Amino acid sequence: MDIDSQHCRFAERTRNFVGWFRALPGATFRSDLIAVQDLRAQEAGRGIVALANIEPDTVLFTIPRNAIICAATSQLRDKIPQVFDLDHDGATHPDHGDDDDGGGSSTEQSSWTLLILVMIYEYLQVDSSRWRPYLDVLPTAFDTPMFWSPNELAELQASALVAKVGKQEADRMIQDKIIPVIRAHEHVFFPLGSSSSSQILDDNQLLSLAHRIGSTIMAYAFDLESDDNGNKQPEQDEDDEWMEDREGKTMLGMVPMADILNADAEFNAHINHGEDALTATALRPIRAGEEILNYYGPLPSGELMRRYGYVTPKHNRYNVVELPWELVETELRQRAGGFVASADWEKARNLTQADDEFEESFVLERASDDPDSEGKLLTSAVFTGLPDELGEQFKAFLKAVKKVSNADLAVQALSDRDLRKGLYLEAVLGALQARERQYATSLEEDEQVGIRTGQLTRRQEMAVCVRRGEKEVLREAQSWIRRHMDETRNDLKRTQGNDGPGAKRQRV
Ligand SMILES: C[S@@+](CC[C@H](N)C(=O)[O-])C[C@H]1O[C@@H](n2cnc3c(N)ncnc32)[C@H](O)[C@@H]1O
Repeated sequence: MDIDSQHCRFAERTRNFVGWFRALPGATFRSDLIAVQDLRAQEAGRGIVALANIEPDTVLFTIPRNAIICAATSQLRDKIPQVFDLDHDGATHPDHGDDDDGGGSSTEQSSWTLLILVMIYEYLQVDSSRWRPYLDVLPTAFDTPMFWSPNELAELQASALVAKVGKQEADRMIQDKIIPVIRAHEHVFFPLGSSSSSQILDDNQLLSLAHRIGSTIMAYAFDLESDDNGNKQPEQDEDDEWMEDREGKTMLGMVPMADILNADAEFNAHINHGEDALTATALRPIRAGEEILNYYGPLPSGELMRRYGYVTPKHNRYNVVELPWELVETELRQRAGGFVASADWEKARNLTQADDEFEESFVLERASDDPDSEGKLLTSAVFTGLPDELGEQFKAFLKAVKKVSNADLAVQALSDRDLRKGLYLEAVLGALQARERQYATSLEEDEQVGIRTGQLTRRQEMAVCVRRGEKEVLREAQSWIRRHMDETRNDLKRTQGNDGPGAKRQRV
């Protein structure tokens, strides 16, 4: 298809979708104030843009709850009720969602897998699905790392994101929970008479369809808890798998029109979850021509890219980097090596790792205020310190070293707070430098690469943005430590000026 006909088709699908939406009983859409527009030139797909100045609190559109695609509204539930019987009261209704199967057995469904089944079912009904015009505007291709080639993933270098892509977990979930249900009910999913019946998909086709639908749900679905705060805001510190909060406590649904809104870390609209309908309202005055933006939460660039397949400069403030404990331990060992035998070091390590609180790695991040009630960010994000848990684990490790070897350094560091702090800061500083060296390019090289030079693909640009963001946090943490060390030294000098030199402190 040439570019012009692609463009026409895109516009036609948008028109059909908006027309279909506006005709839904109970739906409203302020077409005098807003329009769905083609934002592909900004690599943002469709979005909603203000046509006129909008007053705060204006209701921009309303989505009746029965227009949402979820387990409660799709006919699939009536056709295979046994699959939807989750043994919890109301577990499959978005209004009373409490769907906590905790991962469950390999075939047990959750709200996440049920929505995948529902969406596959609706997709395969083609023209008989009442959501057809909406399904037609959902994406068929994604820029989330799940779909990247090994070479593209390699651009992320040493980012912890690489281990979180979760392709294999997603494959397993689809093979365990999705394909068997479809195979057992082929007459339902591929009904006679529909155009899909002539073509019963094989397992590979179903796998790729389920990936596509799963990724759509990841980037588009809303959490439908009826507490007026249910806008999809996955918990940040949940497990890192693809399925994370999908196994959680709330009901998911696809909300036509609400999910045409793009989002940023500063935003101007909010989706309110009412009893019978969801409404999009303006949080502040919006000028004609401005895009209406929702909020996905304080996500670092890496997470934004993993879940939604895009990055924005405003999300950089939430960037994080993971510091593996192993690097801190290695640095400590270099400083204490002479004092502790290898076997004792191993014993101390085993002792520390046996602790329930033991962490393999620590997340470094800046302190940042939340957006205000108008969706604006008023202060800068600043690196203000290392995670407390890292300091606690450092102390626990020294205690373990003392216990197994009674090494001088550990004994002294545990009894002298200044010495311990100096040792800690030095070890973490060394570990941060070592962490930076794990990336194939330096921060300065990444800055030279530049974003939007036209030489990189979009995925490469996003990868550079993510790895560069992590290196920036590493640098800020190092600067913070150096400043902290200087301050400690100055404090010591002042104390020594008053009290004379302190033998213990000179060692730091
Ligand atoms: C809920 S949908 C929003 C509608 C979407 N643009 C569309 O065309 O269907 C979320 C997806 O929109 C895109 N998106 C959202 N906010 C964006 C932004 N600020 N910049 C670029 N893309 C964005 C991402 O691809 C994301 O996965």
